[in-house]
Amino acid sequence: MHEKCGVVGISLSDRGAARPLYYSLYALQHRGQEAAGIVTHDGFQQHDHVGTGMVGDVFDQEDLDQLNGPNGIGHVRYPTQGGLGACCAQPFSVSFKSGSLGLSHNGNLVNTDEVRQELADLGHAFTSNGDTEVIAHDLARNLLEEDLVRAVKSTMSRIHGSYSLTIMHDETVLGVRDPQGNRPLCIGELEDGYVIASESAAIDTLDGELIRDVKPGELVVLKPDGSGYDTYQLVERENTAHCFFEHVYFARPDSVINDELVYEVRRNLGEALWNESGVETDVVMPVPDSGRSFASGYAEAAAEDGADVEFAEGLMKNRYVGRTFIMPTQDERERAVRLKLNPIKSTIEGRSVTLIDDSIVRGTTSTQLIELLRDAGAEEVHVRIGAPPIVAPCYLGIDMATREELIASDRSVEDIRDHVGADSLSYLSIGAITEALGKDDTDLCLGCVTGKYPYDIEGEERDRDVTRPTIGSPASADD
Ligand SMILES: O=P(O)(O)OC[C@H]1O[C@H](OP(=O)(O)OP(=O)(O)O)[C@H](O)[C@@H]1O
Ligand SMILES: NC(=O)CC[C@H](N)C(=O)O
Repeated sequence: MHEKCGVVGISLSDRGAARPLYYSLYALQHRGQEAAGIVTHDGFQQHDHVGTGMVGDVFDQEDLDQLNGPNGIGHVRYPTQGGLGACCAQPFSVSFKSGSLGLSHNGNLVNTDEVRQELADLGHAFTSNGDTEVIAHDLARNLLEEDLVRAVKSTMSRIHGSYSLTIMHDETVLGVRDPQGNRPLCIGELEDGYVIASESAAIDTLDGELIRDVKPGELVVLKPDGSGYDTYQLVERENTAHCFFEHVYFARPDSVINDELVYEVRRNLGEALWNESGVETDVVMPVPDSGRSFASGYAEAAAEDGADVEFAEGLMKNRYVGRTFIMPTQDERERAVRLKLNPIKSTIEGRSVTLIDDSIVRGTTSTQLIELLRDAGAEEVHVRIGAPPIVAPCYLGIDMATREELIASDRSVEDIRDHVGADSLSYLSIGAITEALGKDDTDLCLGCVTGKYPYDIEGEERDRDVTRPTIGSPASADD
């Protein structure tokens, strides 16, 4: 499981925000399973409850009962900076002279150390080495001298990297998306209020209506009485850097991002995969869960072309096993794949199989599954992948940390085929991705498949003219 984080913020007219926040965190659970938390404000004071584990483990009835107030924010976390455990569970809270602040972050800053050092020199004390704490302290400092909108703008002019944030300042809930819109964030309307969330599936869960995506560089301020919201375009950039992997893997298929249903995007990618490298076998089967929409698009396109292929489920997933990706050792990761997926022999035995998945990262899943399918009697196993080879790390919030871990960083496709033991292996082209997303490559972050990034990252090449802010003294919001 590759994870990141999920954020949410809610303002309601006349009921507590805790339960709707709890439900929406459940809807975003796939984005982070390491920790969860909620912060609310009742008009007088802030209440918070954060802990490690899945949403269902972190909150009980009593916890939700004490989270009073119609305004609040929530978070599900997979750590990228600042360590594991309760220390760094979010929303991250700070109280300061002019009020209280809670902050939920999805993304990853690439200039954390510079900003932290400067704040430390100014007297701020930090409890972790994470990026979220740095954003919270910077904002709290700006709020001592500036109004809310200018304070957010000042912080945005100093931090560099990816961030979709929900923020609770006293009783006001805000949403902010980084100027290049790397991570998703959207606004929705409820019967009695408004919600800001990483994915629209969270809005659906609350019976709300998606209004639109928060624009890159935009600040959304919800009215604390749930009656509406104001928006401020704080930073404008010519190009965006949406993470293509959100559409390919992370987001739920039932979420809408950039006005497109993720399920349909994945089916289109499956169709493109058939057009680019289709192979006629007895059966086409997905690697569940994320391979499913690709496989259905692929099989439908194959059928339209008159290919005689059957679409079938050949691997059953044990829904109680997750997170193969963060098992500490390779041995444990391999065991977990076997625990997670079990073959249905009758659809496999004596047949040629095309196995469809969204991605190969370390290669653990494909290697294990091909062996499993051969043990179950598959005569041939062809692998088709709905993304290009992942050749470089993600610095913007995904747990694909080093080149050494990535099977494609120093191997050709033929070497990978040999390594995973497939009869044939093809990946989707970058062109098919940009086409399916309806974007130029200058509007996407393709860093993990090109090795060139739309952010200024130390030691890496850039794919555009972008520089990190020079940190020296707190910037002014006037510029
Ligand atoms: O090459 P690897 O390092 O093994 O990683 C790639 C695998 O990880 C993901 O699956 P995940 O375990 O998240 O299951 P899901 O598709 O059900 O989310 C992805 O869909 C691949 O199957
Ligand atoms: N996965 C994420 O989006 C992580 C958010 C933040 N960088 C943290 O480590 O907590």
